[in-house]
Amino acid sequence: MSAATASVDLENPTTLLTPKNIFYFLLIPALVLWYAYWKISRRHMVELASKIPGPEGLPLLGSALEFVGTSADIFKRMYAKSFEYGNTVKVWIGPKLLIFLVDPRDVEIILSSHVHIDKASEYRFFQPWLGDGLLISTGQKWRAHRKLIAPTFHLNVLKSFIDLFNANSREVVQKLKKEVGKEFDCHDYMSEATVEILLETAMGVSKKTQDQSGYDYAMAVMKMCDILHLRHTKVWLRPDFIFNLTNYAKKQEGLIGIIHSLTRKVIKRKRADFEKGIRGSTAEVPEELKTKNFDKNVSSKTVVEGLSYGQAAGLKDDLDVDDDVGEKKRMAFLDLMIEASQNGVVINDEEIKEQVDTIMFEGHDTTAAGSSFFLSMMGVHQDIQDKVVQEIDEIFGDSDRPATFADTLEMKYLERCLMETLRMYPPVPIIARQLRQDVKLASGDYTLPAGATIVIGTFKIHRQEDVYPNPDKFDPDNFLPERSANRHYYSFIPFSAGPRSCVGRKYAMLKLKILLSTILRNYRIYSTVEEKDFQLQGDIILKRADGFRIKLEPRKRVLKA
Ligand code: HEM
Repeated sequence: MSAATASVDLENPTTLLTPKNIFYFLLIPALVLWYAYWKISRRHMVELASKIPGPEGLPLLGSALEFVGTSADIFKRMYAKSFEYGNTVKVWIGPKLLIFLVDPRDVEIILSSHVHIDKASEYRFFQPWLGDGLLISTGQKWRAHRKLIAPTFHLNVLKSFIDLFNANSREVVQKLKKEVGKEFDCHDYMSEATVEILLETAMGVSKKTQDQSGYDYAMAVMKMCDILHLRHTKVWLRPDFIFNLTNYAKKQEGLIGIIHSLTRKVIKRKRADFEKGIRGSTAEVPEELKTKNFDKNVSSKTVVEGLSYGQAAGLKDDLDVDDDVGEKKRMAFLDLMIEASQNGVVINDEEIKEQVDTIMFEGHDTTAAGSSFFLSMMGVHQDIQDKVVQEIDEIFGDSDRPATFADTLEMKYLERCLMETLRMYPPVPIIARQLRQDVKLASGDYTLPAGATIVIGTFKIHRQEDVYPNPDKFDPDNFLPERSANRHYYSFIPFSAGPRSCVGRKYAMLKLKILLSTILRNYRIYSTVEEKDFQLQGDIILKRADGFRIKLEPRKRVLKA
């Protein structure tokens, strides 16, 4: 445009009213109005937040820069910072308000509530993978599906998995043979084993039909978690329109392809079995591993030394229904999903896929981390390993027989070690909820404002000095009945608690006891890394950034394949 034309345009006001100019004339007041509305709508939240201690951060950015670096760095920094303020800390990340809670009385208010059940918005990054499965869904859909799924992890169903837990644990022992004498990362083995066990138990399909896909699946899940973690910590990767332009989005698509191809295959196979009238798992167990040949004394006991499957016996949830009453026939997870979908009312095909993806993820990565930390702890604390081994030897003597349900109730010291592992290294180090209404805290004169994201810091709760004297010391005696008797129930929550507690809690505890005792019946574990040198990485799942490095030596003999 020439200078002459421009001056003519300015002299003629009607030429200013081009559609483009009108758009900008309207946009500016609209933005101003929107900003004013946004400020006013947040006034209540900002006001209540200002009364809660915590860093003020930079204008606009808040404390976003604290989340720069590797995940091991961020985890270390955040944990160190958590000591600078009290038990309730607010942090602004840009316009987002996070409030960290560690006082068990406050945690109880949130977790025991049937109202504060909405997951934080960060869980939406799971959506392309887990859809609207149990972990992230909310409201009526979550309630209906939870009611359907929780009974499929009832103790009566779990007892029917024991033979498969034994058979798979022995396979792990065989696979580990090739690592004897070398330092190696046990996490890959634990991860592959947990995927295979889930396929054969909750999904009821034989892994023999699954070729390489169990291992590929486990590796794809791990890489997916890395991408999701990046989106949690790198603010600029949060908006979908930016993320979708990056290479991570392409990588994510490929990984989800691998993951969904396994879940689709599993559902297809199960549906085919269902149509042929086949119910229950199709995985076979050799006769010598069938516990009915050994378990003469089938116990219905559920509480051992004040503990009930990973939590204080006093902390009841929907998994504890009818535990010790009768032997009502219940169905395993995928059998029940397929049956319930027959009329399409309770659950449809897409929803089954979302639930299968959810159970496969939640059931596998958490348990793989828990078992890998346990083995690391045994390697580091040789004296404690001696005691676990002594208990196991007292139970099994020289016999090769499989572990029965009754045996798992005798593994009291092993259970304490497992609980202590979950205390110091909770596989899910934080839980986050979105508040829809204000909540008054019990620990102090603070009110959590609606709109805030509440972060329950399990890792930090488990290391409170006033609850666990010497909290950084691995001490299984923390779970002696006399020590835990007076402890607040919500001061130990590796499986969360309340209506949205982990549905796989009992499954995980039973499986871990059989898997870990089988490994310890066969191998002595060593660690060349001291506990103080573990580099913790607090991703979605807590891991060791330095790898779960251990060394094995055969104990008396390695079991025959
Ligand atoms: C050591 C092993 C495990 C640990 C430490 C663990 C921990 C947890 C935690 C802390 C939550 C709450 C997460 C949140 O609110 O963000 C959770 C939820 C869940 N877990 Fe686990 N879990 C374990 C094993 C399992 C297993 C074996 C399964 C299934 C076979 C499972 C299935 C689920 C499901 C479906 C949910 C969502 C429940 C709901 O929101 O209603 N978990 N788990």
